Amino acid sequence: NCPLDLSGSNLTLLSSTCSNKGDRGKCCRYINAFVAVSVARYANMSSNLGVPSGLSDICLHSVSETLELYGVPSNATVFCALGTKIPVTYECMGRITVMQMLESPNFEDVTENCKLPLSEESSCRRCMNASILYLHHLIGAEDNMTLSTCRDATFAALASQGDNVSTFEIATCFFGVQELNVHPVVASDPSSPSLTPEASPSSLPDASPSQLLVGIPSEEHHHPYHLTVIRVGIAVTAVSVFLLIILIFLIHRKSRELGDSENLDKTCWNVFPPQPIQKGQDGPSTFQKFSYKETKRATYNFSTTIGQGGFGTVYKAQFSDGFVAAVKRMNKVSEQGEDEFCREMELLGRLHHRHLVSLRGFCVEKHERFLIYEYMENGSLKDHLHSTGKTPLSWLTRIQIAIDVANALGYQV
Ligand SMILES: Nc1ncnc2c1ncn2[C@@H]1O[C@H](COP(=O)(O)OP(=O)(O)OP(=O)(O)O)[C@@H](O)[C@H]1O
Repeated sequence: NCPLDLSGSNLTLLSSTCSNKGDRGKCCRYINAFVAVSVARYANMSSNLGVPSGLSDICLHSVSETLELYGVPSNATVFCALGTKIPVTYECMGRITVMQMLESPNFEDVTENCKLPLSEESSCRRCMNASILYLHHLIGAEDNMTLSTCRDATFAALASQGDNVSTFEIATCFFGVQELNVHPVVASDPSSPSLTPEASPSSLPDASPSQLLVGIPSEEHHHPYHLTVIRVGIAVTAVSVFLLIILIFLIHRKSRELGDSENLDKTCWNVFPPQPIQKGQDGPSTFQKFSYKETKRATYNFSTTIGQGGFGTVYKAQFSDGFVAAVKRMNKVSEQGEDEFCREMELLGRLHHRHLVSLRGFCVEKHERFLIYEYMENGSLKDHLHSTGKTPLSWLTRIQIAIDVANALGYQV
């Protein structure tokens, strides 16, 4: 197992930083800092400036696997050259132990100038200046790679002398990155979560040693990124199911309405074919189906009441083609009423006589039924016979009306 310990490192921040392609330099600084912190922890226990060469590949694999688990894109570790530019062992000019670094010339200047706290910009700058000077004396005109490895070795040697909190603080200054640790741990507090290298593994019985060391989250401790993905997934599914239910409901309702209308059409057309019937009587007698929309518009939203009969209210209607009609809105019909409606159409639709009001069509909307008649401008006979405001009909006219009514009654299709 790799002994490097990434626990407590703010890998969520690393993940979001590395997901931003414009922040690649910062992403690499963070990866470098986290690896350096884990090397410093290991140095604290082993006094070595990195893992033994036999473990180097295993550790690089473990570290990149852990980073990936936390959502760090795999190409970030490749881009930052984890393993070459960011090694897990800091051999600085032949020095492989903490002691060798501490005993190197002028290191005491680094120790002296890098005393905590380093959170202030001025104190961090003082520490960095001392470190640069020290490295300058130590490696002279060596290449950047050596400079970088020795800088990391200086950090590991320095940080290995303190506890977990100071390690993060020194790393913040050395690598110029903020908020490296997730849960600041007070090393002296025995009740705090056991994430420090000094903590006994037995205090975390549920976590496997490899999970602790390379920071792999245990099953109980889900990463916030994954939790967010799960929550978003649940929300999207819930909304989709909800919309689907509404859609099914609307489709069902519409098809029921269409079914109602179609059934009626079928029933009624069985007894009354949808062809205009010409009987040689005066006036056009085209029978048709009117839409609810045009009927509603023609009656000004059913505001033109002209009478009330036993089967419903009658409205005057003016259709867009100029046709003036009397629209009878049937009282809410039962199934039996449906037959009634069809029979009325069958009967009146077939009768075409100059002394009979002709039925010109019908309209069906959900459970509403309308019969549309030719409009009789002079009102009902009843009004002419009984209304006090009208001029009384002459006896000749009355006899003629009686004859006409008798003719109409005697008329057969
Ligand atoms: N084609 C029409 N043209 C003009 N007014 C009409 C027309 N049909 C009906 N009306 C008016 O609407 C009123 C109600 O007519 P409706 O046919 O519903 O009932 P009714 O003939 O009086 O009685 P019943 O319901 O028993 O048939 C009539 O009295 C009349 O004033």
